[in-house]
Amino acid sequence: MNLSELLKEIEIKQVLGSVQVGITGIAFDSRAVKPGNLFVCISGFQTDGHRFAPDAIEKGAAAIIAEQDLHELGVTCIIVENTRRALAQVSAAFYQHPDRRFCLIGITGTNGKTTTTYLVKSVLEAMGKKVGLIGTNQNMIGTEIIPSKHTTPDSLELMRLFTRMADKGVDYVVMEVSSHSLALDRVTACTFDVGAFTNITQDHLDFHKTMEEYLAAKAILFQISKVGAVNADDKGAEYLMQHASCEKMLTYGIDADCDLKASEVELNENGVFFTLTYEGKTYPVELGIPGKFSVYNAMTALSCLAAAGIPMDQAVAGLKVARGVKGRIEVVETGRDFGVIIDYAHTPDGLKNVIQTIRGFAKRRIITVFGCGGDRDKTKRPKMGKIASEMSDFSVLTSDNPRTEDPEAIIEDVLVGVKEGGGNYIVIPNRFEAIEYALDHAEKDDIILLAGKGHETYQILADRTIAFDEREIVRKLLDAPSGN
Ligand SMILES: CC(=O)N[C@H]1[C@@H](OP(=O)(O)OP(=O)(O)OC[C@H]2O[C@@H](n3ccc(=O)[nH]c3=O)[C@H](O)[C@@H]2O)O[C@H](CO)[C@@H](O)[C@@H]1O[C@H](C)C(=O)N[C@@H](C)C(=O)N[C@H](CCC(=O)O)C(=O)O
Ligand SMILES: Nc1ncnc2c1ncn2[C@@H]1O[C@H](COP(=O)(O)OP(=O)(O)OP(=O)(O)O)[C@@H](O)[C@H]1O
Ligand SMILES: N[C@H](CCC[C@H](N)C(=O)O)C(=O)O
Ligand SMILES: [Mg+2]
Repeated sequence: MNLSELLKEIEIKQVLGSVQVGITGIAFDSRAVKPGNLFVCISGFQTDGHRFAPDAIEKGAAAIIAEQDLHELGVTCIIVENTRRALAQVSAAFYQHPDRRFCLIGITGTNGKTTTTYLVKSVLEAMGKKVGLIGTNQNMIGTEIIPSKHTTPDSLELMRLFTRMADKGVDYVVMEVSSHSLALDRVTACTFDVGAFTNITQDHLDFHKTMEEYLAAKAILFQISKVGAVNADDKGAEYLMQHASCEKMLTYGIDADCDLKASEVELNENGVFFTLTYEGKTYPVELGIPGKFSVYNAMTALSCLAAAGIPMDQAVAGLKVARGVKGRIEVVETGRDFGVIIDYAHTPDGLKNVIQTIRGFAKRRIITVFGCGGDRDKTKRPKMGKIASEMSDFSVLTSDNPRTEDPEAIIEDVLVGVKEGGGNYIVIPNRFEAIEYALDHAEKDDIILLAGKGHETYQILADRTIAFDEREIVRKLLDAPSGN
Protein backbone atom coordinates (compact mmCIF):
# COMPACT_ATOMS: atom_id res chain seq x y z
CA MET A 1 0.00 0.00 0.00
CA ASN A 2 1.17 3.51 -0.73
CA LEU A 3 2.11 5.68 2.26
CA SER A 4 -0.01 8.53 0.87
CA GLU A 5 -3.11 6.27 1.20
CA LEU A 6 -2.37 5.48 4.82
CA LEU A 7 -1.79 9.10 5.71
CA LYS A 8 -5.31 10.08 4.65
CA GLU A 9 -6.57 8.65 7.93
CA ILE A 10 -4.22 10.27 10.42
CA GLU A 11 -3.80 13.73 11.88
CA ILE A 12 -0.41 14.99 10.67
CA LYS A 13 1.71 17.87 11.99
CA GLN A 14 4.46 17.74 9.37
CA VAL A 15 5.58 15.59 6.42
CA LEU A 16 9.35 15.43 5.88
CA GLY A 17 10.14 13.60 2.63
CA SER A 18 8.11 11.95 -0.12
CA VAL A 19 4.82 10.24 0.61
CA GLN A 20 5.04 8.17 -2.58
CA VAL A 21 6.56 5.20 -0.77
CA GLY A 22 5.39 1.58 -0.97
CA ILE A 23 4.58 0.17 2.50
CA THR A 24 4.69 -3.59 3.09
CA GLY A 25 3.43 -3.55 6.67
CA ILE A 26 3.56 -1.73 10.01
CA ALA A 27 5.78 -2.23 13.06
CA PHE A 28 6.17 -0.39 16.36
CA ASP A 29 8.91 -2.64 17.69
CA SER A 30 12.25 -2.38 15.88
CA ARG A 31 12.82 -6.08 16.52
CA ALA A 32 9.81 -6.92 14.36
CA VAL A 33 10.60 -4.65 11.38
CA LYS A 34 10.57 -6.22 7.90
CA PRO A 35 11.85 -4.55 4.71
CA GLY A 36 9.44 -1.89 3.44
CA ASN A 37 7.65 -1.50 6.80
CA LEU A 38 6.35 1.74 8.25
CA PHE A 39 7.94 2.08 11.72
CA VAL A 40 5.96 3.92 14.39
CA CYS A 41 8.06 5.34 17.28
CA ILE A 42 6.31 5.19 20.65
CA SER A 43 7.60 6.83 23.80
CA GLY A 44 6.75 4.16 26.31
CA PHE A 45 6.87 3.63 30.05
CA GLN A 46 10.07 1.59 29.93
CA THR A 47 11.92 3.06 26.98
CA ASP A 48 11.52 5.42 24.02
CA GLY A 49 10.79 3.90 20.61
CA HIS A 50 12.37 6.93 18.90
CA ARG A 51 15.73 5.56 20.07
CA PHE A 52 15.19 2.47 17.93
CA ALA A 53 14.44 4.29 14.66
CA PRO A 54 18.03 3.78 13.36
CA ASP A 55 17.74 0.00 14.06
CA ALA A 56 14.39 -0.06 12.29
CA ILE A 57 15.81 1.69 9.23
CA GLU A 58 18.76 -0.67 9.19
CA LYS A 59 16.27 -3.52 9.05
CA GLY A 60 14.60 -1.93 6.02
CA ALA A 61 11.93 0.43 7.37
CA ALA A 62 10.79 2.56 4.42
CA ALA A 63 9.26 5.41 6.45
CA ILE A 64 8.70 6.39 10.07
CA ILE A 65 6.00 8.06 12.11
CA ALA A 66 7.41 9.97 15.08
CA GLU A 67 6.74 12.76 17.55
CA GLN A 68 10.16 14.32 16.75
CA ASP A 69 12.03 15.24 13.58
CA LEU A 70 14.03 12.14 12.64
CA HIS A 71 14.28 13.06 8.95
CA GLU A 72 18.08 13.12 9.02
CA LEU A 73 17.99 9.32 9.38
CA GLY A 74 17.33 9.15 5.64
CA VAL A 75 13.71 7.98 5.20
CA THR A 76 10.43 9.86 5.06
CA CYS A 77 9.43 11.05 8.53
CA ILE A 78 5.83 11.90 9.39
CA ILE A 79 5.51 13.96 12.53
CA VAL A 80 2.34 13.61 14.59
CA GLU A 81 1.18 14.78 17.99
CA ASN A 82 0.56 11.30 19.40
CA THR A 83 2.16 8.22 17.86
CA ARG A 84 0.04 5.68 19.80
CA ARG A 85 -3.03 7.27 18.22
CA ALA A 86 -1.39 7.35 14.79
CA LEU A 87 -0.44 3.66 15.16
CA ALA A 88 -4.11 2.79 15.71
CA GLN A 89 -5.18 4.88 12.73
CA VAL A 90 -2.60 3.59 10.23
CA SER A 91 -3.19 0.01 11.39
CA ALA A 92 -6.93 0.37 10.75
CA ALA A 93 -6.22 1.96 7.36
CA PHE A 94 -3.65 -0.69 6.35
CA TYR A 95 -6.05 -3.54 7.19
CA GLN A 96 -8.99 -1.59 5.69
CA HIS A 97 -11.10 -1.39 8.80
CA PRO A 98 -11.81 -5.10 9.29
CA ASP A 99 -14.20 -4.30 12.16
CA ARG A 100 -16.67 -2.96 9.59
CA ARG A 101 -17.10 -6.54 8.34
CA PHE A 102 -18.85 -7.79 11.51
CA CYS A 103 -20.84 -6.55 14.48
CA LEU A 104 -18.37 -5.44 17.17
CA ILE A 105 -19.38 -5.57 20.85
CA GLY A 106 -16.98 -4.14 23.47
CA ILE A 107 -17.27 -4.52 27.23
CA THR A 108 -15.42 -2.42 29.80
CA GLY A 109 -15.57 -2.33 33.61
CA THR A 110 -13.42 -3.39 36.57
CA ASN A 111 -14.97 -6.84 37.00
CA GLY A 112 -17.12 -9.11 34.88
CA LYS A 113 -15.67 -8.40 31.41
CA THR A 114 -14.35 -11.90 30.73
CA THR A 115 -17.46 -13.54 32.13
CA THR A 116 -19.90 -11.42 30.12
CA THR A 117 -17.99 -11.74 26.84
CA TYR A 118 -18.28 -15.52 27.19
CA LEU A 119 -21.99 -15.25 27.95
CA VAL A 120 -22.61 -13.12 24.86
CA LYS A 121 -20.59 -15.51 22.70
CA SER A 122 -22.45 -18.48 24.07
CA VAL A 123 -25.89 -16.97 23.35
CA LEU A 124 -24.94 -15.96 19.81
CA GLU A 125 -23.53 -19.41 19.12
CA ALA A 126 -26.70 -21.03 20.43
CA MET A 127 -28.44 -19.02 17.68
CA GLY A 128 -26.08 -20.47 15.07
CA LYS A 129 -23.84 -17.41 14.66
CA LYS A 130 -20.08 -17.48 14.16
CA VAL A 131 -18.38 -15.47 16.91
CA GLY A 132 -14.90 -14.12 17.64
CA LEU A 133 -13.85 -13.42 21.22
CA ILE A 134 -10.97 -11.28 22.50
CA GLY A 135 -9.98 -11.14 26.16
CA THR A 136 -7.95 -12.08 29.20
CA ASN A 137 -8.20 -15.88 29.07
CA GLN A 138 -7.70 -16.33 25.35
CA ASN A 139 -8.85 -15.11 21.96
CA MET A 140 -11.17 -17.36 19.96
CA ILE A 141 -12.65 -17.75 16.50
CA GLY A 142 -15.54 -20.12 17.12
CA THR A 143 -13.79 -23.01 18.88
CA GLU A 144 -10.30 -22.14 17.56
CA ILE A 145 -8.08 -20.79 20.34
CA ILE A 146 -5.51 -18.04 19.80
CA PRO A 147 -3.49 -17.33 22.99
CA SER A 148 -3.73 -13.77 24.31
CA LYS A 149 -0.95 -11.71 25.90
CA HIS A 150 -3.17 -8.89 27.09
CA THR A 151 -6.84 -8.45 27.92
CA THR A 152 -7.02 -6.05 24.95
CA PRO A 153 -4.24 -6.36 22.31
CA ASP A 154 -2.25 -3.39 21.01
CA SER A 155 -3.86 -1.58 18.08
CA LEU A 156 -1.79 -3.25 15.36
CA GLU A 157 -2.29 -6.76 16.74
CA LEU A 158 -5.98 -5.99 17.14
CA MET A 159 -6.42 -5.11 13.46
CA ARG A 160 -4.57 -8.30 12.46
CA LEU A 161 -6.80 -10.34 14.73
CA PHE A 162 -9.95 -8.65 13.39
CA THR A 163 -8.79 -9.42 9.83
CA ARG A 164 -8.24 -13.07 10.69
CA MET A 165 -11.69 -13.20 12.27
CA ALA A 166 -13.41 -11.42 9.37
CA ASP A 167 -11.67 -13.70 6.84
CA LYS A 168 -13.04 -16.69 8.75
CA GLY A 169 -16.53 -15.25 8.36
CA VAL A 170 -17.44 -14.25 11.92
CA ASP A 171 -20.79 -12.48 12.27
CA TYR A 172 -19.91 -10.96 15.66
CA VAL A 173 -16.79 -10.15 17.67
CA VAL A 174 -17.21 -9.66 21.40
CA MET A 175 -14.21 -8.21 23.18
CA GLU A 176 -13.00 -6.99 26.55
CA VAL A 177 -11.95 -3.37 26.43
CA SER A 178 -9.55 -2.74 29.31
CA SER A 179 -9.08 0.75 30.72
CA HIS A 180 -5.39 0.49 29.71
CA SER A 181 -6.47 -0.06 26.12
CA LEU A 182 -8.74 2.99 26.20
CA ALA A 183 -6.09 5.21 27.78
CA LEU A 184 -3.32 3.95 25.49
CA ASP A 185 -5.26 4.30 22.23
CA ARG A 186 -5.36 0.57 21.47
CA VAL A 187 -9.01 0.81 20.32
CA THR A 188 -9.06 4.42 19.08
CA ALA A 189 -9.66 3.48 15.44
CA CYS A 190 -12.45 0.97 16.13
CA THR A 191 -16.13 1.65 15.85
CA PHE A 192 -18.09 -0.45 18.30
CA ASP A 193 -21.63 -1.32 17.33
CA VAL A 194 -22.23 -1.84 21.03
CA GLY A 195 -20.20 -0.64 24.02
CA ALA A 196 -21.11 -1.84 27.51
CA PHE A 197 -20.06 -1.01 31.08
CA THR A 198 -20.17 -3.51 33.96
CA ASN A 199 -18.97 -1.60 37.04
CA ILE A 200 -16.12 0.42 38.52
CA THR A 201 -14.37 -0.35 41.78
CA GLN A 202 -10.76 0.01 42.78
CA ASP A 203 -8.06 -1.47 40.57
CA HIS A 204 -5.13 -0.29 38.43
CA LEU A 205 -4.38 2.84 40.48
CA ASP A 206 -0.70 2.23 39.74
CA PHE A 207 -1.54 3.19 36.17
CA HIS A 208 -4.54 5.57 36.34
CA LYS A 209 -3.50 7.29 39.62
CA THR A 210 -7.06 8.28 40.63
CA MET A 211 -10.52 6.74 40.37
CA GLU A 212 -11.62 9.83 38.38
CA GLU A 213 -8.92 9.22 35.79
CA TYR A 214 -9.81 5.52 35.70
CA LEU A 215 -13.49 6.32 35.03
CA ALA A 216 -12.57 8.93 32.40
CA ALA A 217 -10.68 6.19 30.51
CA LYS A 218 -13.76 3.98 30.60
CA ALA A 219 -15.87 6.86 29.26
CA ILE A 220 -13.91 6.79 25.99
CA LEU A 221 -15.71 3.57 24.99
CA PHE A 222 -18.98 5.53 24.92
CA GLN A 223 -17.46 8.05 22.54
CA ILE A 224 -16.60 5.37 19.96
CA SER A 225 -19.71 3.17 20.23
CA LYS A 226 -22.98 3.46 18.32
CA VAL A 227 -25.15 2.07 21.13
CA GLY A 228 -24.12 2.12 24.78
CA ALA A 229 -25.31 -0.15 27.62
CA VAL A 230 -24.61 0.98 31.16
CA ASN A 231 -25.19 -0.53 34.61
CA ALA A 232 -27.43 2.15 36.12
CA ASP A 233 -26.94 0.80 39.66
CA ASP A 234 -23.21 1.56 39.53
CA LYS A 235 -21.76 4.80 40.86
CA GLY A 236 -19.92 5.38 37.57
CA ALA A 237 -23.10 5.34 35.45
CA GLU A 238 -23.99 9.02 35.73
CA TYR A 239 -20.56 10.23 34.59
CA LEU A 240 -20.53 7.79 31.68
CA MET A 241 -24.02 8.85 30.54
CA GLN A 242 -22.99 12.51 30.71
CA HIS A 243 -19.84 11.95 28.67
CA ALA A 244 -21.28 9.59 26.07
CA SER A 245 -21.90 10.47 22.44
CA CYS A 246 -23.64 7.22 21.38
CA GLU A 247 -26.68 7.36 19.09
CA LYS A 248 -28.57 5.48 21.78
CA MET A 249 -27.95 4.50 25.41
CA LEU A 250 -29.56 1.56 27.20
CA THR A 251 -29.50 1.26 30.97
CA TYR A 252 -29.83 -1.89 33.04
CA GLY A 253 -29.93 -2.75 36.72
CA ILE A 254 -31.85 -4.07 39.68
CA ASP A 255 -32.39 -0.99 41.83
CA ALA A 256 -32.37 2.05 39.56
CA ASP A 257 -34.99 3.03 36.99
CA CYS A 258 -33.69 1.53 33.78
CA ASP A 259 -34.52 0.09 30.35
CA LEU A 260 -33.72 -3.49 31.30
CA LYS A 261 -34.74 -4.17 34.86
CA ALA A 262 -34.24 -7.30 36.94
CA SER A 263 -36.69 -8.09 39.73
CA GLU A 264 -37.74 -11.08 41.86
CA VAL A 265 -34.10 -12.12 42.11
CA GLU A 266 -33.43 -15.57 43.57
CA LEU A 267 -29.96 -16.87 44.30
CA ASN A 268 -28.88 -20.40 45.08
CA GLU A 269 -25.72 -22.47 44.81
CA ASN A 270 -26.57 -23.54 41.27
CA GLY A 271 -27.21 -20.12 39.82
CA VAL A 272 -29.45 -17.07 39.62
CA PHE A 273 -33.09 -16.67 38.61
CA PHE A 274 -34.94 -13.39 38.03
CA THR A 275 -37.60 -11.61 36.03
CA LEU A 276 -36.46 -9.24 33.31
CA THR A 277 -38.69 -6.38 32.25
CA TYR A 278 -37.83 -4.87 28.86
CA GLU A 279 -39.96 -2.83 26.47
CA GLY A 280 -43.12 -3.57 28.45
CA LYS A 281 -42.66 -7.36 28.44
CA THR A 282 -41.39 -9.72 31.12
CA TYR A 283 -39.07 -12.71 30.69
CA PRO A 284 -38.02 -15.37 33.22
CA VAL A 285 -34.20 -15.44 33.21
CA GLU A 286 -31.95 -18.24 34.43
CA LEU A 287 -28.14 -18.39 34.52
CA GLY A 288 -26.24 -21.34 35.96
CA ILE A 289 -23.52 -19.29 37.69
CA PRO A 290 -24.04 -18.38 41.38
CA GLY A 291 -23.71 -14.99 43.08
CA LYS A 292 -25.59 -11.70 42.97
CA PHE A 293 -22.95 -10.35 40.59
CA SER A 294 -24.05 -13.06 38.15
CA VAL A 295 -27.40 -11.25 37.91
CA TYR A 296 -25.45 -8.18 36.78
CA ASN A 297 -23.32 -10.21 34.38
CA ALA A 298 -26.50 -11.73 32.91
CA MET A 299 -27.98 -8.23 32.57
CA THR A 300 -24.83 -6.86 30.91
CA ALA A 301 -24.94 -9.72 28.41
CA LEU A 302 -28.67 -9.31 27.73
CA SER A 303 -28.22 -5.53 27.26
CA CYS A 304 -25.42 -6.10 24.75
CA LEU A 305 -27.57 -8.59 22.87
CA ALA A 306 -30.59 -6.26 22.88
CA ALA A 307 -28.41 -3.38 21.70
CA ALA A 308 -27.12 -5.61 18.89
CA GLY A 309 -30.71 -6.27 17.78
CA ILE A 310 -31.10 -9.83 19.10
CA PRO A 311 -34.72 -10.65 20.04
CA MET A 312 -34.95 -10.86 23.82
CA ASP A 313 -36.68 -14.25 23.92
CA GLN A 314 -33.75 -15.76 22.00
CA ALA A 315 -31.19 -14.00 24.21
CA VAL A 316 -32.86 -15.33 27.36
CA ALA A 317 -33.11 -18.86 25.91
CA GLY A 318 -29.40 -18.80 25.04
CA LEU A 319 -28.40 -17.61 28.49
CA LYS A 320 -30.19 -20.54 30.09
CA VAL A 321 -27.80 -23.00 28.44
CA ALA A 322 -24.63 -20.88 28.91
CA ARG A 323 -21.93 -22.47 31.04
CA GLY A 324 -19.48 -20.97 33.51
CA VAL A 325 -16.06 -19.64 32.53
CA LYS A 326 -12.72 -21.23 33.42
CA GLY A 327 -11.35 -19.80 36.66
CA ARG A 328 -14.54 -17.93 37.57
CA ILE A 329 -16.21 -19.71 40.53
CA GLU A 330 -14.84 -22.93 39.05
CA VAL A 331 -15.56 -25.97 41.20
CA VAL A 332 -12.69 -28.49 41.27
CA GLU A 333 -13.98 -32.03 41.58
CA THR A 334 -11.98 -33.60 44.39
CA GLY A 335 -14.04 -36.60 45.43
CA ARG A 336 -13.53 -35.49 49.05
CA ASP A 337 -15.99 -34.31 51.70
CA PHE A 338 -14.79 -30.69 51.37
CA GLY A 339 -14.99 -28.38 48.36
CA VAL A 340 -12.40 -26.46 46.33
CA ILE A 341 -13.30 -23.40 44.24
CA ILE A 342 -10.93 -21.47 41.96
CA ASP A 343 -11.79 -17.83 41.28
CA TYR A 344 -10.02 -14.93 39.54
CA ALA A 345 -10.96 -12.37 42.22
CA HIS A 346 -8.00 -9.96 42.24
CA THR A 347 -9.66 -6.75 43.40
CA PRO A 348 -11.26 -5.86 46.76
CA ASP A 349 -14.74 -5.90 45.22
CA GLY A 350 -14.17 -9.18 43.37
CA LEU A 351 -12.91 -10.88 46.54
CA LYS A 352 -15.79 -9.55 48.61
CA ASN A 353 -18.34 -10.75 46.05
CA VAL A 354 -16.93 -14.21 45.66
CA ILE A 355 -16.61 -14.87 49.41
CA GLN A 356 -20.13 -13.52 49.96
CA THR A 357 -21.42 -15.81 47.21
CA ILE A 358 -19.72 -18.86 48.69
CA ARG A 359 -21.05 -17.91 52.14
CA GLY A 360 -24.53 -18.17 50.64
CA PHE A 361 -24.16 -21.91 50.16
CA ALA A 362 -21.20 -22.97 52.39
CA LYS A 363 -22.25 -25.46 55.06
CA ARG A 364 -19.19 -24.82 57.22
CA ARG A 365 -15.90 -22.90 57.06
CA ILE A 366 -14.49 -20.90 54.16
CA ILE A 367 -10.68 -21.13 53.90
CA THR A 368 -9.34 -18.46 51.54
CA VAL A 369 -5.92 -18.91 49.94
CA PHE A 370 -4.88 -15.66 48.30
CA GLY A 371 -2.19 -13.06 47.61
CA CYS A 372 -1.74 -9.92 45.51
CA GLY A 373 0.11 -9.42 42.23
CA GLY A 374 3.46 -7.62 42.08
CA ASP A 375 4.02 -4.52 39.88
CA ARG A 376 0.31 -3.71 40.20
CA ASP A 377 -1.84 -1.35 42.32
CA LYS A 378 -0.32 -1.52 45.82
CA THR A 379 -3.18 0.29 47.52
CA LYS A 380 -5.56 -2.60 46.92
CA ARG A 381 -3.38 -4.97 48.98
CA PRO A 382 -4.43 -4.09 52.57
CA LYS A 383 -8.04 -3.76 51.39
CA MET A 384 -8.02 -7.28 49.97
CA GLY A 385 -6.29 -8.52 53.13
CA LYS A 386 -8.98 -7.02 55.36
CA ILE A 387 -11.82 -8.45 53.25
CA ALA A 388 -10.32 -11.96 53.22
CA SER A 389 -9.65 -11.86 56.95
CA GLU A 390 -13.06 -10.45 57.93
CA MET A 391 -15.16 -12.58 55.63
CA SER A 392 -13.36 -15.97 55.72
CA ASP A 393 -13.10 -18.35 58.65
CA PHE A 394 -9.42 -18.83 57.94
CA SER A 395 -7.02 -17.15 55.50
CA VAL A 396 -3.84 -18.55 54.02
CA LEU A 397 -1.89 -15.49 52.89
CA THR A 398 0.47 -16.38 50.08
CA SER A 399 1.86 -15.07 46.76
CA ASP A 400 0.02 -14.36 43.52
CA ASN A 401 2.33 -13.33 40.64
CA PRO A 402 5.15 -11.46 42.45
CA ARG A 403 6.72 -10.36 39.14
CA THR A 404 9.70 -8.08 39.90
CA GLU A 405 8.70 -7.37 43.51
CA ASP A 406 9.90 -9.15 46.64
CA PRO A 407 7.11 -11.62 47.57
CA GLU A 408 7.67 -11.03 51.30
CA ALA A 409 7.25 -7.27 50.82
CA ILE A 410 3.94 -7.76 48.98
CA ILE A 411 2.76 -10.04 51.79
CA GLU A 412 3.72 -7.36 54.35
CA ASP A 413 1.41 -4.89 52.54
CA VAL A 414 -1.48 -7.38 52.54
CA LEU A 415 -0.82 -8.40 56.15
CA VAL A 416 -1.65 -4.91 57.42
CA GLY A 417 -5.25 -5.48 56.30
CA VAL A 418 -5.36 -9.12 57.37
CA LYS A 419 -4.43 -8.11 60.94
CA GLU A 420 -6.98 -5.28 60.90
CA GLY A 421 -9.65 -7.75 59.80
CA GLY A 422 -9.01 -9.77 62.96
CA GLY A 423 -9.53 -13.22 61.40
CA ASN A 424 -7.44 -16.34 61.85
CA TYR A 425 -4.64 -16.69 59.34
CA ILE A 426 -1.29 -18.17 58.46
CA VAL A 427 1.38 -16.80 56.10
CA ILE A 428 2.91 -19.28 53.62
CA PRO A 429 4.72 -17.38 50.83
CA ASN A 430 5.10 -20.40 48.52
CA ARG A 431 1.69 -20.77 46.83
CA PHE A 432 2.06 -24.50 46.26
CA GLU A 433 2.75 -25.04 49.95
CA ALA A 434 -0.12 -22.71 50.84
CA ILE A 435 -2.54 -24.83 48.80
CA GLU A 436 -1.08 -27.99 50.35
CA TYR A 437 -1.63 -26.54 53.84
CA ALA A 438 -5.26 -25.67 53.08
CA LEU A 439 -5.95 -29.14 51.69
CA ASP A 440 -4.27 -30.82 54.68
CA HIS A 441 -6.31 -28.80 57.16
CA ALA A 442 -9.71 -28.85 55.44
CA GLU A 443 -12.46 -30.63 57.32
CA LYS A 444 -15.81 -32.07 56.26
CA ASP A 445 -18.05 -29.49 54.50
CA ASP A 446 -15.36 -26.76 54.43
CA ILE A 447 -14.85 -24.85 51.20
CA ILE A 448 -11.35 -23.82 50.12
CA LEU A 449 -11.31 -20.75 47.91
CA LEU A 450 -8.18 -20.35 45.76
CA ALA A 451 -8.45 -16.69 44.78
CA GLY A 452 -6.57 -14.48 42.32
CA LYS A 453 -5.20 -16.73 39.61
CA GLY A 454 -8.37 -18.10 38.03
CA HIS A 455 -7.65 -19.47 34.53
CA GLU A 456 -3.89 -18.79 34.77
CA THR A 457 -1.76 -21.92 34.41
CA TYR A 458 1.50 -20.23 35.37
CA GLN A 459 3.08 -18.16 38.11
CA ILE A 460 5.27 -15.15 37.26
CA LEU A 461 8.29 -15.02 39.59
CA ALA A 462 11.18 -12.55 39.47
CA ASP A 463 13.32 -14.39 36.97
CA ARG A 464 11.04 -16.98 35.45
CA THR A 465 7.50 -18.08 34.78
CA ILE A 466 6.70 -21.51 36.16
CA ALA A 467 3.88 -23.92 35.31
CA PHE A 468 1.19 -23.47 37.93
CA ASP A 469 -2.22 -24.88 37.17
CA GLU A 470 -4.17 -24.84 40.43
CA ARG A 471 -6.71 -27.46 39.35
CA GLU A 472 -3.87 -29.84 38.47
CA ILE A 473 -2.04 -29.04 41.71
CA VAL A 474 -5.15 -29.78 43.78
CA ARG A 475 -5.73 -33.08 41.98
CA LYS A 476 -2.07 -34.04 42.34
CA LEU A 477 -1.99 -33.21 46.03
CA LEU A 478 -5.20 -35.13 46.65
CA ASP A 479 -4.20 -37.87 44.27
CA ALA A 480 -7.59 -37.35 42.62
CA PRO A 481 -8.35 -38.36 39.03
CA SER A 482 -7.50 -35.73 36.40
CA GLY A 483 -10.56 -33.74 35.27
CA ASN A 484 -11.14 -31.88 32.04
C1 LIG B 1 1.46 -0.01 30.67
C2 LIG B 1 1.31 -0.81 29.42
O1 LIG B 1 0.25 -1.31 29.12
N1 LIG B 1 2.42 -0.95 28.69
C3 LIG B 1 2.37 -1.62 27.40
C4 LIG B 1 3.11 -0.78 26.39
O2 LIG B 1 4.43 -0.66 26.82
P1 LIG B 1 5.22 0.69 26.60
O3 LIG B 1 4.47 1.54 25.65
O4 LIG B 1 5.57 1.25 27.89
O5 LIG B 1 6.52 0.16 25.83
P2 LIG B 1 8.07 0.27 26.19
O6 LIG B 1 8.50 -1.06 26.65
O7 LIG B 1 8.41 1.46 27.00
O8 LIG B 1 8.69 0.51 24.72
C5 LIG B 1 8.46 1.71 23.98
C6 LIG B 1 8.49 1.40 22.52
O9 LIG B 1 9.82 1.00 22.15
C7 LIG B 1 9.72 -0.13 21.34
N2 LIG B 1 10.99 -0.89 21.37
C8 LIG B 1 11.48 -1.39 22.53
C9 LIG B 1 12.64 -2.13 22.54
C10 LIG B 1 13.34 -2.34 21.33
O10 LIG B 1 14.39 -2.98 21.25
N3 LIG B 1 12.82 -1.80 20.20
C11 LIG B 1 11.67 -1.08 20.18
O11 LIG B 1 11.24 -0.64 19.13
C12 LIG B 1 8.54 -0.88 21.91
O12 LIG B 1 8.00 -1.83 21.00
C13 LIG B 1 7.57 0.27 22.15
O13 LIG B 1 6.84 0.57 20.99
O14 LIG B 1 3.09 -1.40 25.12
C14 LIG B 1 3.66 -2.71 25.11
C15 LIG B 1 3.52 -3.25 23.68
O15 LIG B 1 2.19 -3.30 23.28
C16 LIG B 1 2.92 -3.62 26.09
O16 LIG B 1 3.50 -4.91 26.10
C17 LIG B 1 2.97 -3.00 27.48
O17 LIG B 1 2.17 -3.80 28.33
C18 LIG B 1 2.75 -4.08 29.63
C19 LIG B 1 3.80 -5.17 29.50
C20 LIG B 1 1.64 -4.54 30.59
O18 LIG B 1 1.89 -5.29 31.50
N4 LIG B 1 0.41 -4.08 30.44
C21 LIG B 1 -0.69 -4.44 31.34
C22 LIG B 1 -0.69 -3.64 32.61
C23 LIG B 1 -2.01 -4.22 30.59
O19 LIG B 1 -2.04 -3.68 29.49
N5 LIG B 1 -3.12 -4.63 31.21
C24 LIG B 1 -4.41 -4.41 30.63
C25 LIG B 1 -5.53 -4.61 31.65
C26 LIG B 1 -5.58 -5.97 32.33
C27 LIG B 1 -6.95 -6.28 32.91
O20 LIG B 1 -7.38 -5.65 33.88
O21 LIG B 1 -7.61 -7.22 32.40
C28 LIG B 1 -4.62 -5.31 29.41
O22 LIG B 1 -5.38 -4.89 28.51
O23 LIG B 1 -4.08 -6.42 29.39
N1 LIG C 1 -20.16 -8.23 37.80
C1 LIG C 1 -19.24 -8.46 38.72
N2 LIG C 1 -19.10 -7.63 39.78
C2 LIG C 1 -18.16 -7.81 40.72
N3 LIG C 1 -17.30 -8.85 40.72
C3 LIG C 1 -17.38 -9.72 39.70
C4 LIG C 1 -18.34 -9.57 38.65
N4 LIG C 1 -18.17 -10.57 37.77
C5 LIG C 1 -17.13 -11.30 38.23
N5 LIG C 1 -16.66 -10.80 39.40
C6 LIG C 1 -15.51 -11.25 40.21
O1 LIG C 1 -14.35 -10.73 39.54
C7 LIG C 1 -13.50 -11.77 39.09
C8 LIG C 1 -13.02 -11.45 37.69
O2 LIG C 1 -14.11 -11.60 36.79
P1 LIG C 1 -13.87 -11.46 35.23
O3 LIG C 1 -12.68 -12.21 34.88
O4 LIG C 1 -15.14 -11.77 34.52
O5 LIG C 1 -13.58 -9.88 35.19
P2 LIG C 1 -12.67 -9.02 34.21
O6 LIG C 1 -13.34 -7.70 34.18
O7 LIG C 1 -12.54 -9.71 32.93
O8 LIG C 1 -11.27 -8.94 34.93
P3 LIG C 1 -9.83 -8.45 34.24
O9 LIG C 1 -9.76 -7.00 34.50
O10 LIG C 1 -8.78 -9.18 34.93
O11 LIG C 1 -9.90 -8.78 32.78
C9 LIG C 1 -14.33 -13.04 39.16
O12 LIG C 1 -13.53 -14.15 39.37
C10 LIG C 1 -15.29 -12.74 40.29
O13 LIG C 1 -14.67 -12.98 41.53
N1 LIG D 1 -5.40 -8.51 34.37
C1 LIG D 1 -5.26 -8.20 35.76
C2 LIG D 1 -5.20 -9.50 36.40
C3 LIG D 1 -4.37 -9.71 37.62
C4 LIG D 1 -4.40 -11.13 38.09
C5 LIG D 1 -3.50 -11.47 39.21
N2 LIG D 1 -3.25 -12.87 39.12
C6 LIG D 1 -2.20 -10.68 39.22
O1 LIG D 1 -1.24 -11.17 38.63
O2 LIG D 1 -2.15 -9.60 39.82
C7 LIG D 1 -4.06 -7.28 35.97
O3 LIG D 1 -3.15 -7.31 35.15
O4 LIG D 1 -4.09 -6.50 36.90
MG1 LIG E 1 -10.87 -10.10 31.81
